[in-house]
Amino acid sequence: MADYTHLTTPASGDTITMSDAGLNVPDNPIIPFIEGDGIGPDIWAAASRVLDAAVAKAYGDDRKIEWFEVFAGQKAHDQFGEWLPQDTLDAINEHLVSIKGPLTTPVGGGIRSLNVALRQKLDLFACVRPVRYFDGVPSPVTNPEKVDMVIFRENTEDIYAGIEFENGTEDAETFKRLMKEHFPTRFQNVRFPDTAGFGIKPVSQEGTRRIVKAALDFAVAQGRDSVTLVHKGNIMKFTEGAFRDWGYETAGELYGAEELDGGPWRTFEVDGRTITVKDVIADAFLQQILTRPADYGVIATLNLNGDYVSDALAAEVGGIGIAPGANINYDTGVSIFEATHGTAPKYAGQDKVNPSSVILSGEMMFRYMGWNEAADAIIRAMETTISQKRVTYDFERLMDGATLLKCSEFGDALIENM
Ligand SMILES: NC(=O)C1=CN([C@@H]2O[C@H](COP(=O)(O)OP(=O)(O)OC[C@H]3O[C@@H](n4cnc5c(N)ncnc54)[C@H](OP(=O)(O)O)[C@@H]3O)[C@@H](O)[C@H]2O)C=CC1
Ligand SMILES: O=C(O)CCC(=O)C(=O)O
Ligand SMILES: [Mg+2]
Repeated sequence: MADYTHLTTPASGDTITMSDAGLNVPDNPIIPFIEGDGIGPDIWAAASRVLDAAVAKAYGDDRKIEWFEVFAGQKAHDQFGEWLPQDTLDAINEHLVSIKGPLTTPVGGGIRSLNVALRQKLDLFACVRPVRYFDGVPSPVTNPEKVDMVIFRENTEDIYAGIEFENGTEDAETFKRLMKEHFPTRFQNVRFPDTAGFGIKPVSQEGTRRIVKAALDFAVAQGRDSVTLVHKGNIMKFTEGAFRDWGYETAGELYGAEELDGGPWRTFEVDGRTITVKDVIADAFLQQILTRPADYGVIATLNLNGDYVSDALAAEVGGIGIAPGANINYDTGVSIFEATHGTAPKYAGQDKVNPSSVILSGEMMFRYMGWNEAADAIIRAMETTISQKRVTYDFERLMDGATLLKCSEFGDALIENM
């Protein structure tokens, strides 16, 4: 058991463990949670009640979550003088399954993203974001029901690795000097070297393989018929282009995928089904998800593309108020479930925003734990409540005849409809 400086493990409850066969989940698992900044406390208050109610609905007294609060962001800083205490990392590592609210990242100076730091420090290489439509949700597109995708976003590499040199610093000067000396031709391509900042984008074969494997495994297990590699490899040939090439190779090596009509697309058979592995350049993808979303199912992409694509796809099915996600290392089992959206600071403390993203992240968490009955209870409640047009402001402002609910009231409505 981890030796915490500030935290005390709940007195009751058992630890989830990992074996070769997967997760071993006790009936009363200890699950660490981070409440989050901004709207975090509003949505967590509603979501935790809904998650507990779903477990009670599905299993009565036989199962119960022992919530274990761990700290990051403002709350951690206020209490312990640290933004991301080691205790928090240790607790998540030890208990394997966790859930969090959003954490603030200042733009420009100050701390780098705590969200990204959590993913990198725990090596949670897969950011998994399903995007599906709930009947009745207002959408800016004509056929939102055609959007049914699951994004597998690489979570540890790309420009999110944080290798940047700020213009005017000694580091930037050293970097420029080295570049000029060793790569003079490429240095000439820097348009305004005196005032440029620089960023480095590492993309590796191992990093690509593991995210593409996760996407392929998911497509196979969930009966999907395609995996699309989304990249900007025509411009960034040795990072995004390599991602594409290694992605195809991975499909060949792991599933025997063979080139279709001379490639680069490939196909393979599983249980009498054909799965197509294809690729699309990111800008074309962003228009095709509007014009023909049904062409896409499972998406494997790099970190920055995945960030943009997540919010764009979420908008098609009602916005980031209803966009769940997970950060997972499939080898260690360590996972943090979290909404796609951020802290929405202008709404903090107003009991106003939509808690669905974190509730549906909890639904994903239950499926990851094998608690499918509790997950199903959440989906049923969500479908019923939305069909009753009892919704938070984000949907109400676009829906005719809807009843406006507060964040907490929407949680109550879900519980009532379970
Ligand atoms: N994983 C994480 O913890 C993430 C953290 N962040 C951080 O969050 C902070 C704020 O980022 P920002 O760019 O404003 O993005 P946000 O996602 O926080 O908010 C942008 C807009 O999205 C809508 N929105 C967000 N959450 C909800 C919700 N639960 N229900 C309904 N609508 C919602 C609101 O739209 P409207 O104004 O139309 O009502 C809001 O103004 C930054 O510090 C950023 O770094 C950002 C993304 C992820
Ligand atoms: O960490 C952040 O502040 C932003 C992260 C983000 O936008 C995302 O993961 O989608
Ligand atoms: Mg984002």
